[in-house]
Amino acid sequence: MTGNRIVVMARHGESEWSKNNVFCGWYDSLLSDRGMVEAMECAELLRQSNFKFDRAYTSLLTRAHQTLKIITNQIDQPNLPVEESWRLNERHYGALTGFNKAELVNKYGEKQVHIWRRSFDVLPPEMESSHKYYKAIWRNPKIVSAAYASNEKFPNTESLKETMERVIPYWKDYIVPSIQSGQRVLIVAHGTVLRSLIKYLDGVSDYDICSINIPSGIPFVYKFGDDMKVVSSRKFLGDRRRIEEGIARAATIGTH
Ligand SMILES: O=C(O)[C@@H](CO)OP(=O)(O)O
Repeated sequence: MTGNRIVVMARHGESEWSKNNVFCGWYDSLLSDRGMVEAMECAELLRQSNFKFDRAYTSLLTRAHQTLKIITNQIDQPNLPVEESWRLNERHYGALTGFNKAELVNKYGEKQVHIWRRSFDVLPPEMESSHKYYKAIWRNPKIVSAAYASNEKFPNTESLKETMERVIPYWKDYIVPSIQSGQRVLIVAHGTVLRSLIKYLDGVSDYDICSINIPSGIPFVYKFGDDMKVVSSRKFLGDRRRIEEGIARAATIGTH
């Protein structure tokens, strides 16, 4: 039988820093009040469609955990096994972390800020150790222990390209075996992580990926055949108007 392997993905709800229009990346911002509501709405869509899971995958960042917790409570699976990895963290936004997006548009122009946000391979400047948020990131115990446990050098900036280079091996080595063993998988992650998976799974070009934006808190579904070929791609759940508004919101830079 083919087409019976279902994976649900969702971006976390709005964070405090997204609400304030600030580049967030690896900074561990919490969900805003609106983000909590978005996570509830995400959970409700899954509950209405009777989704149940065997395993969830997420990042080390609290905004993703908060979203996942709200979902698992709402679908009556509070003890769902959860795997977390730094490889599912949001892209590291380098020296842009903590800066207001509208202010950077005023300083560098909309085109440059769009390139930093959505291009495939243009890196933001690196975050130096003197950066205001360097210590805050490196004081996150989860990031510190993941760095100790890994032999790799952790990034100080990433574009979508570098993010894909850590996300896709994790997909292949950890998530695919779980799907192939028959587990129903939920992934709660971040905009650039989900764009990485979409680019890889749907074969999106380096150019076309620049215009793909992921709404917060709206689940979407992939179906795979037994050979892990995509049978049905990126089907968002819920109301069409809300989905379109969410995508437009993820694309736009706020004005404040
Ligand atoms: O700041 C960030 O980490 C991301 C997601 O909130 O922002 P953007 O949508 O601009 O990539």
